[in-house]
Amino acid sequence: MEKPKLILGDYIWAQPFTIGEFDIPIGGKVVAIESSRVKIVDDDGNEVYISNQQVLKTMHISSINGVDDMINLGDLQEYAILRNLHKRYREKKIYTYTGTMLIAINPYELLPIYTNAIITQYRNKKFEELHPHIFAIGDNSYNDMITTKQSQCIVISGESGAGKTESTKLILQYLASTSGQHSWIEQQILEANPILEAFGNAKTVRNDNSSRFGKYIDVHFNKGGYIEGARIEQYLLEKSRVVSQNNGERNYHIFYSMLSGMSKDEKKRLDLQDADSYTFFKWRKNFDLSRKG
Ligand SMILES: Nc1ncnc2c1ncn2[C@@H]1O[C@H](COP(=O)(O)OP(=O)(O)OP(=O)(O)O)[C@@H](O)[C@H]1O
Repeated sequence: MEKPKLILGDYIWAQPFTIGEFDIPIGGKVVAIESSRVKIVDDDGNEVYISNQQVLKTMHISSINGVDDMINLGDLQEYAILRNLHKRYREKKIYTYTGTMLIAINPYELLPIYTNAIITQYRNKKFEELHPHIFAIGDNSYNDMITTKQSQCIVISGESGAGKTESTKLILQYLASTSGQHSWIEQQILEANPILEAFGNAKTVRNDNSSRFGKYIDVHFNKGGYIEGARIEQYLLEKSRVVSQNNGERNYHIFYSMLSGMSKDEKKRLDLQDADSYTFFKWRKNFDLSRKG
């Protein structure tokens, strides 16, 4: 490929300095040009020298500015996709579309984007009308169900700690709020979560509240579009955790909650001993009864 003629201020893609399995081309802005190399400011704000041989091509305007929907990226390579997600994440834009798919990046902080006002904002909107959001996925499914009278399915996937459980709760929150009639059923669906999590979630090295089971949630709506009920199916619970955990991990939350939350009398009635007598909690350093994580 012919090397581009660069001028100051251009954005370029350049070969990474090492060629390992996870090394990808880097993007940056040209701030100095010399005969055999150029200086760029990379996405982390570092100034680095790139040899002329490393320069791959100038960056497409869509990558420079970033896009809400990655279908619109001019450079449709893995590195452009990752840079777009990274750039948006830095701007606290954790959601990005790829067509009708939503990519969510775990912010590990509470962002002010899940309020009732924002739920209302996303109601009955097309994807392209507002910035990407998990509520748009809930809204789209709900509206498709109402208009086509067909069941809809939302698949949430990702590695441990990616944010699947939180995303599920947010979609349920949206559906509960959007289906109108605020009855006890919606409330019950939302409130079932802490109980399920007590029995099926535990601290792992990757996630303080890791779901150790798969979950299929069926939400039933009546003809008027109101929630009438729900069914939660669980599968593949990691049973071995009850008797042994890897270092730095814990047993299911329920054991800690019971031992720390029950009164002496209640524990006596259930024949429960003090925490120290249980070998199933053998890593004492993980056994902080007052904390969930
Ligand atoms: N949208 C979000 N906003 C703020 N924090 C989040 C968000 N999503 C996830 N988190 C944080 O990340 C943690 C891990 O997320 P979550 O439990 O949803 O991951 P997961 O994909 O379900 O993991 P696992 O497969 O281990 O169950 C949450 O406890 C929460 O602190």
